[in-house]
This record gives sequence, structure tokens and C-alpha cells, in this order.
Amino acid sequence: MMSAIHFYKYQGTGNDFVIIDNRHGVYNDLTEEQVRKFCDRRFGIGADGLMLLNQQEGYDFGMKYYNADGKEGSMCGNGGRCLVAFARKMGVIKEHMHFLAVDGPHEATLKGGDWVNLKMQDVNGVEMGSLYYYLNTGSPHFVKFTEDVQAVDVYEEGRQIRYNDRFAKEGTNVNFVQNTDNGIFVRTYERGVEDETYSCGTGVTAAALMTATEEKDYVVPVQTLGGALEVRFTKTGERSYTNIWLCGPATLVYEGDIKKGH
Ligand SMILES: N[C@@H](CCC[C@H](N)C(=O)O)C(=O)O
Repeated sequence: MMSAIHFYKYQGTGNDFVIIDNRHGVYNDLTEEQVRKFCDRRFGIGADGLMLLNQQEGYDFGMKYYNADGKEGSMCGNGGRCLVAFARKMGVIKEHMHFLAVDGPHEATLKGGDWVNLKMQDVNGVEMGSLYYYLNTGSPHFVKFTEDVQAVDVYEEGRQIRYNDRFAKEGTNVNFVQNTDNGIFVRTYERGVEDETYSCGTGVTAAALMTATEEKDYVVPVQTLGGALEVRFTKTGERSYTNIWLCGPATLVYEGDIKKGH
């Protein structure tokens, strides 16, 4: 066993990830504690999550995603985009990639050095309350529109919803959304990080879908604390959506080695 692990640090609109090349299966047995330590911003590398690039039969690669709390997470949209950029760096030289994640198959295209368009799963069904929407875009998302998103205490309000009687056990991500002149501004409290992150891909996707009106096709510019994204989709029914693409930058920040048992 090696005593150090070579890692890469990526970010997609400020949602940041430790990525490890696991195509030989060497890191199949990472423990919850190891992942949590690697993601720790004071005692480790620091990240919102950790991903493994896996070998996957029938696909260009497989994606395994852990939240910063060390537990395996559901789909991560920004993570998926970063992993596609990483796969290219690791030699998957294709304009059009296919990979398998926890929520099923995904396709992705790359534009230029670090722009990744990621196709998300179709969404069929949205729960609507008087002041919220609740839907699954690969991860569960509570979506609440607000007049002034900068005035929201995302940590406190997000936490209250995430830990209320309904969600406490499984958790949910919580998004606060403001309509802007040409799109939306989204701030997200992320389950598994248990804090606000600078951006959440499956969250902005959920929020963008909830802006749809009577049209069929949409292109929604999205602003987050960490930068701009774009969500494209087709509305197929009252609460169903297909051809959903999450588009934005995915950037290598640095690479290094971390002691395995640190
Ligand atoms: N940051 C992610 C969402 C990651 C999953 C989430 N925290 C969960 O497990 O619910 C994204 O970009 O989608």
C-alpha cells in the first residue's frame, strides 16, 4: 500500500472537489473518516466533496461521489462537470463522453479548455407547497423563491428546513432563489456539507426548472456566489422536464499528495 495519495483539486463555480484517479481500483476502500479528513478545510485539503474516477464497463468512466461529511452522496452536478474535465486530463480525449453515476447514465460535451455541458436525468414530478417546490434532479432539492436572496441567512434558514421533522433523517438540499433581469440568482445550503456552498449544480438545475411557464424550450442564465452557470431544458408536461443540460466552467486548481493516514 502506498503511504500517500495523489489528488487533484477542481472547482466548478466555487463548488470544490478533491478528485482521485481510481481506475485501477486502488482506492475502493477509502473510509468515511479518510474522506472527511481530506475534505476538512483546516486539517486536510479542503473541499465540498470528494470524487473517484472509476473504470466502468460500457462507459468512458464511472463517477463515485462523497460529500464532505465522508458519506457517499447522491448526484453532484458541479462534481460531474469537474470529473468530465478531469477525465479529459487523464486521457479520455473525446468531445462527447458517457459516464455512469449513482443516479444513472450521463452524457457530457466539452467546449474549449474548461467548459463542460452535462446532461442531467429527466425530472418527472414536483411537489408544490404554498411557498416551496420539492423535486429530485439527481439529489433532493427544496426550492424557495425570495425577493432578496442576499438578505437570506442561508445557513440558519437552510438548516431549519434540512433538519425539520420531515427531512431530518434523509436530509435535503435547500435553495433560495431570486428572479433577476435575465435569469435567477441561487444560494444553496448543501446536505452533507451542512453549510452554504458557493454553488450547487443539481440545486441550480432544480431552481431553473421551477422558472418554466408556458413555453417548451428554455435557456436560463444562473448566477451563484461562485460564478455563472446556464441551464437548458425542455418542458414536456405540467411537472415534467427532459433534455436538461447544466453548463458551466470546471477548472483544475492544483494537484498534490496527501498522506494516506493523516
Ligand atoms: N454540490 C452538488 C450536490 C451534491 C450532493 C448533495 N450535497 C447531496 O448529497 O444531497 C451539486 O453540484 O449538485
